[in-house]
Amino acid sequence: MPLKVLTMLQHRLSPSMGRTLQCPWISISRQSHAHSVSHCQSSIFASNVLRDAARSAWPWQQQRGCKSAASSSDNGNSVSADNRTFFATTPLYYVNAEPHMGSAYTTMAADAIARFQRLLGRRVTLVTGTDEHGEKIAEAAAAKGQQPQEHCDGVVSAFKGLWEELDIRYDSFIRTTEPKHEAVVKSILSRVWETGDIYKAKYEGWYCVGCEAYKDDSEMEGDHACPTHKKRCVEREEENYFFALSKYQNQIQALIEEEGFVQPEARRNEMLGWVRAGLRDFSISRAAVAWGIPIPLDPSQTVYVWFDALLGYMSALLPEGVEAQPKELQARGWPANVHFVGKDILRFHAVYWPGMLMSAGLPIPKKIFAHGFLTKDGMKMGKSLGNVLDPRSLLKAYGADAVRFYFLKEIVFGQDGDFSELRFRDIVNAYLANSIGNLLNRTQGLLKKNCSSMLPVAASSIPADNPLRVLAAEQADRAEAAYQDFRLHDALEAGLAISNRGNLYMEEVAPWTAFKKGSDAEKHAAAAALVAVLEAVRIVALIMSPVTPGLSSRIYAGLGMSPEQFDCLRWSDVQWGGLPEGQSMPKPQPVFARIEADPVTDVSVSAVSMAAQ
Ligand SMILES: Nc1ncnc2c1ncn2[C@@H]1O[C@H](COP(=O)(O)OP(=O)(O)OP(=O)(O)O)[C@@H](O)[C@H]1O
Repeated sequence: MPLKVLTMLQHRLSPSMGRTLQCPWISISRQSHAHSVSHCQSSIFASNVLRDAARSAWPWQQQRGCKSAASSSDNGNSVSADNRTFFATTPLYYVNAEPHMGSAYTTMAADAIARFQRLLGRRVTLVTGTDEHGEKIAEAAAAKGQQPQEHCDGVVSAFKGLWEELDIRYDSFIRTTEPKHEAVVKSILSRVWETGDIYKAKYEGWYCVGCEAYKDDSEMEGDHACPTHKKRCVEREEENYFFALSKYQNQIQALIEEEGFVQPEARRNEMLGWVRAGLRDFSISRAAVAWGIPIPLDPSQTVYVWFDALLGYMSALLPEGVEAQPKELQARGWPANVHFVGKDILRFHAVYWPGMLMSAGLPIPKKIFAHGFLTKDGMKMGKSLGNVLDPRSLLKAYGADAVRFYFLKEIVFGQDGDFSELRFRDIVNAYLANSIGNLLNRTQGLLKKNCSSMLPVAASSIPADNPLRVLAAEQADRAEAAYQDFRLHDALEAGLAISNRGNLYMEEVAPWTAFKKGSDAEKHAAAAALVAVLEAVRIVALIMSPVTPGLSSRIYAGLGMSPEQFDCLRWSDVQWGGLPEGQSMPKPQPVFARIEADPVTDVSVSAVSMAAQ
């Protein structure tokens, strides 16, 4: 989608352009909030600088009258689900163990996409949370000698702490042990019951506690082992309540045949194959599991964790005491624009979940996006297998921006990827420290030395055919389309293409030579080149901000912008022309420190390759 031309970003051409500035052709000192110009022969230039300084805020901020970020605080949760809203979810993670890099992966991706949608001006609701019932959790608690609730509370605080360290900006965190969730589960169960879609029957089969699901022969490896959890399934026979999923065969098949409901395409085909083979009813209660929500009409059984957990997306939206009625839900953004899940739980979301909603007479989510696995030695990293990468050690050593950037750039969202710390360090150094950080730092160094850290011209005055300006416009369009399609790596590559070109541009223009021995006109051109580079870096920072919010805000601060102004940005600010004439930069500070220290993980188990599936 082409970028809209925003008048708020259109600065008038600086009258100082085309004039000859003499040496010291700009000598500007900053006193508190006022700028003064001395030794500059142009009084027109001086008056422009003073006028810009008097405005004291960035032009687009003033026109917007923006006071705070468009985030959860102004979410309101009371708008209808239309194009102005965006409701996305991560899975509700099992609390059988503390979160690992795999749990963080989905959450980082969902957060980046939610941040992009906020930049578009949509009212975003990002839901995350924890799935706390079931046999698997009860077993994990017992292994620690704890009561299930005590165990859950401990693991939930680890999840919340990790999300904070990772800079995740969620709008609602739902725990399936919350009373409001239990009320929603009971109410939806009653609706489904009234539809006549629940019946009691005997079930015999192989059960994987790790997946909390019965497995067909085709879904197990030799000796009835679960391919994901590498553990033998247990043979079970129970009398359970069943949900009549097969009744919705045609509707569910038609839904998955619809282009775009399940993404990526390979996953959609997988689901289609599964559904076309014929849907079977599934059991929605457990007789032998005490740690769960009791079935209202038969408290001797508890609700199956998946029937329970999926409804968490609904209870996350509803305040305590508000009924799960279609009107109430829709008023709060229901249904979800997208559920982000790993491919391990796609079937529950793409098949079971729509069936449950159809039965309850509620709208179906618009999209299910299933990403691939972070693997270790080719196997899915998971809590049950314990072959996990601890995000905390990475965060401690490298910070949130580096971690977010690496995983979202290096692994195509939708495919599998192995982690290698060596590659992690190379990638982060090459792009964040060098391509972006160094470019900003050395440009600001030249600006400080030669222009007293003040922009001699507005970015908008850089000619339309300037190569950086041309590329920035192209890449901003590319990034927007990529974010819309959840191609996060592509959006980041668009930003990096600009910073890489910025480095090349600096070498081509070599402004340091003109500053040293050029004519006034050449010096002027050199100064304008610095402005072009700084403007390009500003655009890179905005493009990358959904993924690297900390780094981007440091870049904006380095360009003289406050955190509040950064929070107020909109995607339309990628338009060239944001940096005004006379903008004063603080003392140049490195925005990203090169990684030099020793590796912090066991690199010997990591491979560099990324296996697409
Ligand atoms: N290795 C992984 N790669 C990518 N995402 C993962 C990975 N492991 C977990 N996730 C994310 O967590 C979701 C599953 O949550 P869950 O709490 O079951 O985690 P888990 O570690 O896979 O647990 P377990 O190993 O016990 O099955 C996945 O659908 C995905 O969103």
